Amino acid sequence: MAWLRPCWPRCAALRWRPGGAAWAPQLGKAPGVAPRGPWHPHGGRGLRTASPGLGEVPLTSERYRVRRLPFSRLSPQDVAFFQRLLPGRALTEPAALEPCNVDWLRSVRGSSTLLLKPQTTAEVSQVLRYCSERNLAVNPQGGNTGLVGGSVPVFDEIILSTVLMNRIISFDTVSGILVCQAGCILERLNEYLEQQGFIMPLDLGAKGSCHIGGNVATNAGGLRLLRYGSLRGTVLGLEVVLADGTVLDCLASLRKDNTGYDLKQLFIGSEGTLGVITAVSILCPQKPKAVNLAFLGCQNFSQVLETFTTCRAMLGEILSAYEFMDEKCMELVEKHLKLSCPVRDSHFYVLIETSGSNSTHDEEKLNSFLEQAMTSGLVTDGTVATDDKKIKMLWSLRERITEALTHDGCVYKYDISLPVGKLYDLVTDMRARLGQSAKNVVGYGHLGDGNLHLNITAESYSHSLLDAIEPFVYEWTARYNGSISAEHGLGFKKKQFIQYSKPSEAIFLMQRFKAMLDPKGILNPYKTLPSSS
Ligand SMILES: O=C(O)CC[C@@H](O)C(=O)O
Ligand SMILES: [Zn+2]
Repeated sequence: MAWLRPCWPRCAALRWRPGGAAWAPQLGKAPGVAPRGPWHPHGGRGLRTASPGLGEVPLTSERYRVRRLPFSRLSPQDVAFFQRLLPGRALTEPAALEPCNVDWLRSVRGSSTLLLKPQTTAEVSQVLRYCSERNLAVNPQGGNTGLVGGSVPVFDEIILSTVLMNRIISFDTVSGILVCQAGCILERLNEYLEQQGFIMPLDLGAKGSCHIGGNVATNAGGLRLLRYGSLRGTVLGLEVVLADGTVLDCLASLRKDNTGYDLKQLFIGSEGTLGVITAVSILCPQKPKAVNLAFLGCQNFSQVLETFTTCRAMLGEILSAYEFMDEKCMELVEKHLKLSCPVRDSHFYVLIETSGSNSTHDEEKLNSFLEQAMTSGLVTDGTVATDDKKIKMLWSLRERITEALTHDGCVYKYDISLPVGKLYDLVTDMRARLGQSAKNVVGYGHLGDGNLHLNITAESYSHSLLDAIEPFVYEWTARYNGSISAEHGLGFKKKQFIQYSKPSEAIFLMQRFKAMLDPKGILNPYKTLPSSS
């Protein structure tokens, strides 16, 4: 603890009790989600291997009444081909397939009967060439931590997992450029880089399970975007296998390259619908020598905003995260995960992280900001941490909200970009609109990025509740020129709402790109782009 005003509770007062959340299967119907098992110990979404009660998640095709597109059905000859190509890595056992057919939220379920685990780009290419010739649909899958149903099959698509493509290809300590295969787990990459004095430019709750290829395919945002920008800036190159098996080697490791169209941008955020990312070249920042965390309480949202503008002005280049959560989020984290908050009686909480190279300088800056925030009454209570363990504890209050929500009942999730001043009005309006028909309406998110996570819980799924939320939430967002998916993508669940954020000309052009790159539509069908009928 570096900075401590006498009136502030010490961070040491924070009592850490491991979540120990027991598995509690409860069926949530579309599009809400059922509570599920424990997260990664550091707040990441953990990959479950043998989840109990998987059969209880209804098939997506039945729940959403989807029509299967006319792809070929997998034949014994097809399976034999893949088993020859990938000996011991073309799996048909239900136990191997079950966790890959269901999403982390246990809200969508496919019925794939084949799981492929290639190790090389050449193998991915052979798989796709064969699938293209046979007209077999393919569902590329990374860590399966997505929140919009994009990472699991809808019907019987072959699951093409990057789990064994986890090799670091190179790291240049001068440029800070990392080149690795798509299946490397984000947290493992970060650990590897930390040993060399660097970090990954992105960090998210699912870090313990998510794959870098999946992060790029979904253009994941996360907690460090405010400081290091989006993957559209930090990814320098990609190797992608196209639907027909062509290997597109755009794995450049150059900061500057203005030779023609920047094709990698097409694949960033395309959610596996245009090609399968097999390797990534990414620019990694220096590991900060000093990290501080302030966890503060504000009484209203205007103070949350003013605290942001004040800290941005006073902390400048060392500000690395500005997250907010409302008191309802805190209640749920305390109730369901037994975490305890060191800051009391506030309507809003903000988490401010600084990352810099000189601890004395950074602490001085943070202290004068905190003094200003306290004396001007912007902030009423707070605590500061500088050591790793306490920083992790404070981060878990924010990072584990998603997990806490899954224990609260059926969850309706919305991931919205808005002009920052309007961010919380949507939560207030939604709360007033839903009244007693919702159990909890909570708002939290990456305030510094203008990104709200609006989550609504109810005891059980109800059509009338859904009708009260949608399309209201999308119309509200469109009215303020926001985006209906800030960072989670469209996947299966949000694809029909793309028109609230994109004009018809843009959607038409996207459909033309899709038709050009994947004429048979075999790559991650039923996702991202709206179905025509
Ligand atoms: O569950 C959510 O709504 C948000 C998940 C994630 O993007 C986060 O920022 O914690
Ligand atoms: Zn988020």
